[in-house]
Amino acid sequence: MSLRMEARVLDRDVDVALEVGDGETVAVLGPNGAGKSTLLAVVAGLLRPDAGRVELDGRELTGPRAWVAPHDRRVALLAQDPLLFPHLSALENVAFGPRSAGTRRTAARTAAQDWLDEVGVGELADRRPGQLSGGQAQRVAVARALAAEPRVLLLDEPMAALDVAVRPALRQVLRRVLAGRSVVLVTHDVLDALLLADRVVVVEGGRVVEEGPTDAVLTRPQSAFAARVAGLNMVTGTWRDGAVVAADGTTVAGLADGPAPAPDEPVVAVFRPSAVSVFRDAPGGSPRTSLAVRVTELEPHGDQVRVHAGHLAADITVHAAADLDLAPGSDVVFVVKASEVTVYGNAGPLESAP
Ligand SMILES: Nc1ncnc2c1ncn2[C@@H]1O[C@H](COP(=O)(O)OP(=O)(O)OP(=O)(O)O)[C@@H](O)[C@H]1O
Repeated sequence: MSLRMEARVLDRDVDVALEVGDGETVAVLGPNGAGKSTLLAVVAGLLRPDAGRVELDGRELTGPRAWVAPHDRRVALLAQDPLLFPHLSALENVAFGPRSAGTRRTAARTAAQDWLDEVGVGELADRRPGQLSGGQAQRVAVARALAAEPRVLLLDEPMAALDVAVRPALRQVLRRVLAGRSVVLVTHDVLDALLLADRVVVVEGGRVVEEGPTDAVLTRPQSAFAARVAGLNMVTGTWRDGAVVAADGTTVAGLADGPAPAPDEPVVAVFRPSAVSVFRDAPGGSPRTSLAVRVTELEPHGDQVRVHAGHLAADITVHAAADLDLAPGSDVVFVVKASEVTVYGNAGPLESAP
C-alpha cells in the first residue's frame, strides 16, 4: 500500500477515505462540489482536516500529532492550470524542483530535458510559458511534476482547461507516464477513467458512494453519478417477478446478470439509451417495459438525438424525433425490451470514513 488517507472537513461537510496501492492509478469521479479537490488538498498538505490522517509508504504526513509541509511530502499536485513560472523557460521550470531539492545545475537541466522529451515537448525547452499553447504548457507542467520524483502524483482535472482537440494527445502522454506510478486522478471524463485508471472512486455530497475496478463501476454502476458517467440509464428498486420496481412505482423488466435475485432484494437495472424506443402512445400487447415520461430536453448525440426525460434518456434518429414532433414537455412512452436490461444486486451506499 502506498497512500492511505481519511479526512473529515467539517465546514465543507466532507468525510472521505481513500487508498492507493503501489503503482495504482485511482480515478476520483463526482459532481461539482462533491469534495474531490478537498480530498486532493488534504493529501497535498494544503488543507488540514478536522480529523483524519494521511500516510504515505508508512510515513504519517497528516495526523493528530503529525504535520509534514507540502514540499516535504513527496507528493506532486498538477491542477487544471499549469501554473508555470512565467519568467522561466520550460526547461528552467522543470529543473526548478530538482534544483530546490539540492540537485546540481547541470544534472537538474539534463533531467529536465529528459522529462520534456518524455512528454513530447523537448524541442520547446527554451520557450517561456507565454510562448506555449495550453496543451504544450500542460505537458511542461506534467514534466515538472514528474521531475520532483513524487511517490504520489495528484492530478486535478488535468485536461479540463484544454481544447477538446488536444486532449487525446495529452491523454496518451499521461497513459504512458502514469503507468506504474501511484496516482490520484480527479476527472469528469469517462475516457480518462477508462484509459488511465485501474480503479474508480465515486464521491457525492462529500462521501464515497461507490468504488471498484474501472470496468466494474462503468458496466455495473451502483450510483446514479457513475451510471451517468458511463452513459447508462439506471433504475434502482427491488426485484419482483422478473422486474425492478422503483420506489415511485416505475417497473422495468430485465434479465439478471448472474444468479437470480431473491424476491424483494435491492437491485439495479441498467440499459443503454440506444436500446430505448420512443412512442407517442404505448404499443399494445407487448411484453416490453413501457414508461410514461415527459421530455425534459433534446440534444444532438452523434448522428442521433438524445431524448432526456428526467433521469432517463433515449437515443433515436433525427427522422424519428421529427416524426414524433418532440419538444420539451411532450408526453411520450419509453419502451425497452427485457433482453436489453441488465439487472444486478445493489450493494447499497458505502460506509463513510470513520
Ligand atoms: N476554500 C474553500 N473554503 C470553504 N469551502 C470550500 C472551499 N473550497 C470548496 N469548498 C466547499 O467544499 C465542498 C467540496 O468542494 P470541492 O471543491 O472539494 O468539490 P469538487 O468535487 O472538487 O468540485 P468541482 O468538481 O466543482 O471542482 C463544496 O461544498 C464547496 O463549496
